[in-house]
Amino acid sequence: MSESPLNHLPTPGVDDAEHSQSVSSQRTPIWKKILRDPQAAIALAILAVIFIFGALTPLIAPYGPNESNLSMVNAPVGTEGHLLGADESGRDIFSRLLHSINTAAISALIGTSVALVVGVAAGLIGGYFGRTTQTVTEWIFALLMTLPGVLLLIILMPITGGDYRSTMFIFGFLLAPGIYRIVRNLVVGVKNELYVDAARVSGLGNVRILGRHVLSVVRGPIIIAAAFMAGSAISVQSGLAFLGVGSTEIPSFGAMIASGFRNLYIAPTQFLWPSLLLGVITASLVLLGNSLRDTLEGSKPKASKIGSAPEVVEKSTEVELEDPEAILSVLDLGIAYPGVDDEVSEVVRGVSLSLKPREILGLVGESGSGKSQTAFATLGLLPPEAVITRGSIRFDGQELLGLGDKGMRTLRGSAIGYIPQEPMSNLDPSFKVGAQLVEGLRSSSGLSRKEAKERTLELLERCGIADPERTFNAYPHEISGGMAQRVLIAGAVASRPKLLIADEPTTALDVTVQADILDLLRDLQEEFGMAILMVTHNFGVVADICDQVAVMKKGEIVERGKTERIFSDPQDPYTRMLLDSILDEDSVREDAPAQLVEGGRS
Ligand SMILES: Nc1ncnc2c1ncn2[C@@H]1O[C@H](COP(=O)(O)OP(=O)(O)OP(=O)(O)O)[C@@H](O)[C@H]1O
Repeated sequence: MSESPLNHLPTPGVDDAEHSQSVSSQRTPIWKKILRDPQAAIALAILAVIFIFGALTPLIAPYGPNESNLSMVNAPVGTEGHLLGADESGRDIFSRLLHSINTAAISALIGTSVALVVGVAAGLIGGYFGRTTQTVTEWIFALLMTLPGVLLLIILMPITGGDYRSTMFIFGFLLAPGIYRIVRNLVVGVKNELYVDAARVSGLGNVRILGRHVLSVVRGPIIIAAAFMAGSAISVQSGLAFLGVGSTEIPSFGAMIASGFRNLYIAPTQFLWPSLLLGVITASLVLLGNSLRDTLEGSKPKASKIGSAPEVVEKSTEVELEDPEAILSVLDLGIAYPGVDDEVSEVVRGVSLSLKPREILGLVGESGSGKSQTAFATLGLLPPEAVITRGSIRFDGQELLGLGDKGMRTLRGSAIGYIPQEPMSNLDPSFKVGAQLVEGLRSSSGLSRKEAKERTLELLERCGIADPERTFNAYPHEISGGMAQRVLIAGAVASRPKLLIADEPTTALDVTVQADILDLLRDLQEEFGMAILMVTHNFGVVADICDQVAVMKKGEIVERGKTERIFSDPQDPYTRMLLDSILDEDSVREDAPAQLVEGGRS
């Protein structure tokens, strides 16, 4: 039966709109996500308390940072008027600590801001614009990276005049290459995405595209890096002050630690307070950075692919019994992905299927209904972030969930064959077609090279390739899409699998070729006695080739049955809606579409 492109199912816009609405309404603001992490919340609370004390310095510090009282030299903790004592010059330690907090805050602010402004701007420009711009920015930042960080800051002291703010300004440039690299790599990754192309085509200028589409991608990594850079700026400023580099007038943790160090045996607490505060601030920033990384980049739940024992989160109450005759039994399968809140949401919910030997089951449903996920779970090819939440997949009496990667590899390509949707992208352009088939056949069958070549040529001929020798010696770009699909079918059936999983095998092909490919699959199925799980969104394919149909909607099977029954007497409203949407070629509408009528009237 030939197939009409009109048979393709619609993807109801209403559902999409509802879906995107529900997704956006679920989206939690970043700050809420961060605060939900106890580590981030504690680190932020500690930093907030410390820096609020710093901001209140003019109100709560009893003395100026350099105000000294020689009668109070090395005064111990608790001395009247000097809560934490006084240092070797008789300066109040509590007041100096408060002023030092502000020095640290300003250092972090200047160093981080300069690094962010320079690094982000250069990263966006270097990543987004052409090769020349990229080469120039790359060269400049490579040069910056070769500069000897802290040493350079010391050498430049005569220029900065010992002012820590100027030093931190320069330090910001030294931190910038780290940010530049992050941003540039992210920009290179997104600039060729289709949505960026679409924005370009829709007339958006480069600045708008960079601001709207690209900057949003780099926001998370920048926030994370900022936390670490703030810690580093504070440490470097303190380190320089400890070494005595810079103005001695500026109160800072480093200068206080140096002074406390000198009096370590006389008054050990002088060393303790600034060290403790500096340690708490930098540790909090590091912990905050780590939490931000988890929150913004997603500490995804561990993948539970076939191969690792899946964690059964929930067990359906309606678990069906396995059909003893079935070659494939999927029972109560659940597959989930981490969502925007890192809470997993199921995209396949309690799917049960069963497929007897020599039977063709069409798994049908609109885009996003979970057909491919169900098929990939059976092949053990779910992406790493997928979580199998429940269920079982039994093939030929063997449980596949928990089988392990090695176990699945021995089944894939031998007992279970797979035909992908995009034939061209499944052939490696660097190798000849024949070499790719021979390699697959030899690894699954252990045939010698010569035997594998003979068998491959036979299979190519069997799969309708007119000149097998020529195709065998061709590179993928030298053959058509239809031929490429025949090549992949030859590869998939080479080991005479018991089960063939075909994921939309005709969707990418020309309409004239689609029917031939389906005929070929039907012939091969009969000849080799395979069962076929046919993933499709096309009822034309179902009618053409399938014995049984399972209809999927939003991750669930809503109806199952023999193909004739599903077509003649669909029970579920969704199945009826899908079938109604197939345009009956005998009753092609003759009236003008509504828009045209309205357009004509206006
Ligand atoms: N890596 C992933 N991360 C998050 N969600 C995913 C991922 N892969 C698939 N999904 C979601 O799983 C759902 C089912 O996808 P699946 O590919 O199985 O749909 P489908 O019915 O095969 O549709 P199509 O015919 O368009 O491929 C979709 O909502 C999809 O967004």
